[in-house]
Amino acid sequence: MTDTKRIVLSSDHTAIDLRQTIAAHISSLGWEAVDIGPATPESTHYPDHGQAAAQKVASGDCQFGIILCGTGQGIMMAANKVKGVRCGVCSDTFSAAMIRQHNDANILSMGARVIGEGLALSIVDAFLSAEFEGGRHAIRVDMIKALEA
Ligand SMILES: O=C(CO)[C@H](O)[C@H](O)COP(=O)(O)O
Repeated sequence: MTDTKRIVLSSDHTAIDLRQTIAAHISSLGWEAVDIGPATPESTHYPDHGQAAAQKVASGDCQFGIILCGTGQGIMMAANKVKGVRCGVCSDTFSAAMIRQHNDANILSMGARVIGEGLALSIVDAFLSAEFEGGRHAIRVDMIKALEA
């Protein structure tokens, strides 16, 4: 058995290189990167990849997910349809920290046609470094969970 925490990564065709760069980055930080592809850049459909990553998180197989499409928006919408997933799109480090601190987000979405590699890695760092603050925010996250019931 290993105590290594796992992060699932998925994308559509717009973000193959960035996804692989992020996978290498999080591995260097000590996380196990569970990269579920796709491996090649043929045109594909982001709902499939959002759902696949979301199910890995919702099942508890992975603690967090990082998903990408052109804008990050479509794949986020698909992931958020899976019960137990709270996913936000981020193009800045402040929002990336806040979706952990206030929203207890478990999936980070980004747009490969929106931000560059350096900013994307900084956003990943901000997301993974932040912790859920609980308190009044837990009341609100519980209200989101109640919407799923
Ligand atoms: O950003 C996206 C969804 O939100 C997709 O990556 C984008 O729509 C794909 O476009 P295309 O098929 O023209 O490459």
